[in-house]
Amino acid sequence: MPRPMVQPAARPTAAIVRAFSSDDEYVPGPDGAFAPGKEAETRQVLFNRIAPVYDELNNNLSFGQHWVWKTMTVKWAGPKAGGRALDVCCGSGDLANLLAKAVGPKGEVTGLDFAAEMLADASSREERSRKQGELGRSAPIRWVQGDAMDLPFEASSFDAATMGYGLRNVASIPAALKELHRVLKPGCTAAILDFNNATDPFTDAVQGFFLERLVVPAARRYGLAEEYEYLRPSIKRFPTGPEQERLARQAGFVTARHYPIGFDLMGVLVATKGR
Ligand SMILES: C/C(=C\Cc1cc(O)c2ccccc2c1O)CCC[C@H](C)CCC[C@H](C)CCCC(C)C
Ligand SMILES: C[S@@+](CC[C@H](N)C(=O)[O-])C[C@H]1O[C@@H](n2cnc3c(N)ncnc32)[C@H](O)[C@@H]1O
Repeated sequence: MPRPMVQPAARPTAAIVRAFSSDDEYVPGPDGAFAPGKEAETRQVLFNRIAPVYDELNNNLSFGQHWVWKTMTVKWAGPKAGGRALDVCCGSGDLANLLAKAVGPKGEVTGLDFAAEMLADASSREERSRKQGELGRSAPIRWVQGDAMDLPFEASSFDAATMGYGLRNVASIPAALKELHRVLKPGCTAAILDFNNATDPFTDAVQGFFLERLVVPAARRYGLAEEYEYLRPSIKRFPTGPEQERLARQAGFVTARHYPIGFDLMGVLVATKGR
């Protein structure tokens, strides 16, 4: 039974809003095709390729710890019961599902991503979880294809926002931070989880060891070594915690704090929009 179509975003944008479910056709919105730039297209291909094994590798390679990091991120975003929450670069939907439980049945959650395969996976996972009663009394989630640098939502639309392992992957970090700031309601918070570009040599060495000796060899068994080899250089060119705080303030956030977590291997940037 196809799910209700998501209404096209009220704000005209190059990105289209598409309804996603495992059994619906992808129906383009009125704005024309979603056409990411060349670099973004390369990343889109990367994430469409890893989508089938993404969750399994995350669970196995982080020894389940990524759920701890994601739970902390959702708490820091400050979702309220009955509120409207957004998960940008939602991928297979982990953070969106945690937000759906946090805002409850009277709330609303939107998961946005530009990779169709990830969104289809997120939608079918949500349906399975609901059938198995794993989502309990949680908000409905709408899955939207769009660009984190050009969000198809009106300004001041959301009470809380998360972004998990997305900021490091977008083509323009300032553009994504500005969009997050724009769509948040005044006084509301975005919590942005990613790897930590650690300045401490020991932490950097541990992170490099895990990525090069554990993660890439494991990914190689799925023919995805190249996709996971991307991780280490992407982390090394990612802004450090203090640099992220500065970028968030430049994007308009009035407060921005970066909290290293997970033995300093990860970090969460918590940024709040002024009233
Ligand atoms: C959920 C995690 C990573 C998501 C992720 C982000 C990306 O940008 C990718 C790009 C390309 C391919 C894959 C990804 C991707 O999966 C974090 C957990 C999964 C990591 C793959 C494993 C990281 C291991 C830690 C460095 C060490 C963990 C030590 C443990 C806590 C003792
Ligand atoms: C590593 S995954 C993170 C998924 C999920 N948030 C999680 O925590 O597991 C990064 C996601 O960001 C998406 N992405 C990268 N650049 C994007 C952009 N400009 N707009 C929307 N999604 C983007 C990718 O398609 C991918 O699904």
